[in-house]
Amino acid sequence: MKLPQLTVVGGGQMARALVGGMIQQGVLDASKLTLIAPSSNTRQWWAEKYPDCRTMEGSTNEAGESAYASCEIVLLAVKPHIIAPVLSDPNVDLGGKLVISIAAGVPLATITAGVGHSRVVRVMPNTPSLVGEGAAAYSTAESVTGSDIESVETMLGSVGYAVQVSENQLDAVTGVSGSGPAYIYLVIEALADGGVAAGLPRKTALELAAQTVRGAATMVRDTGEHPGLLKDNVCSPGGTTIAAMRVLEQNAVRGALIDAVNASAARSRELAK
Ligand SMILES: NC(=O)C1=CN([C@@H]2O[C@H](COP(=O)(O)OP(=O)(O)OC[C@H]3O[C@@H](n4cnc5c(N)ncnc54)[C@H](OP(=O)(O)O)[C@@H]3O)[C@@H](O)[C@H]2O)C=CC1
Ligand SMILES: O=C(O)[C@@H]1CCC=N1
Repeated sequence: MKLPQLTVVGGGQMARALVGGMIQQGVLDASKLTLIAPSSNTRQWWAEKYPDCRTMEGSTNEAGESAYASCEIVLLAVKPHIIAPVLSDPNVDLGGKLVISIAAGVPLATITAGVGHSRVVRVMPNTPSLVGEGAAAYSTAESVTGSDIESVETMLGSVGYAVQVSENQLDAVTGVSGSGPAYIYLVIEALADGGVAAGLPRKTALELAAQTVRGAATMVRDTGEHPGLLKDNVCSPGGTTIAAMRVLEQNAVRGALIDAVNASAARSRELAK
């Protein structure tokens, strides 16, 4: 399935990953994309990367054309506090459009009130969408149709894993997979630092660390085994890994990750206020 005309509000990190991923995966033609961003630097980035797309500074251009007139789907990819100002712009009429928001913490009720209808989907994606390895969850408001869900599944499914959840689970999703890539980048960087400390060249250490994280993730997904069992299989009796595991447990790495997920989820709940 190819996506219809899409207008994206905001052209930052997450739009680049999600929309860029969809174009790369072939479900969206750049010629069907209108991208709104206030700064000329951002518009220039999109125009250079995807010459067929249309970029606009705001909801209308100098010729009086609306960014929304010909689109069927609108993706809101601005920071949470920019959602309200965007939706209260008198030039923004989203009647008859499927509206998708990726703003952390912003409830469906806020968006449906702002757009004036409830054909609205709230999504929590993540940046590995850019390379087709995203993890996203979404929740729908009342007027979303089966064919709208197909469009959302096409968008998110083309760039990775997608699952429908109830809205009250989206803060937890933010804690695990929305913010999650940042925790794992930190882990990869730290593993590489450890490799350098133990005598490896930086490039070799980084490649080994990144591939190890990818391999471990693929083992969990492809074997279906419990991660605890997969961990036990690496720990030879009296060996190297169990010596390392003891250090990780003494430093409460498990508790730190649990607290990190909860801190992100709590912040997402705060953003709703
Ligand atoms: N980054 C991530 O990993 C994830 C982010 N999200 C969510 O995605 C959303 C965007 O985050 P992110 O991409 O990181 O943020 P960025 O700051 O990178 O991008 C925000 C974009 O919004 C644009 N913008 C600001 N004001 C307006 C406006 N009035 N009208 C149109 N566009 C505007 C900015 O334009 P300009 O560049 O011209 O200033 C910028 O391109 C957030 O709500 C966040 O919660 C969700 C999941 C993961
Ligand atoms: O840090 C943030 O607020 C956004 C939402 C999830 C990931 N990045």
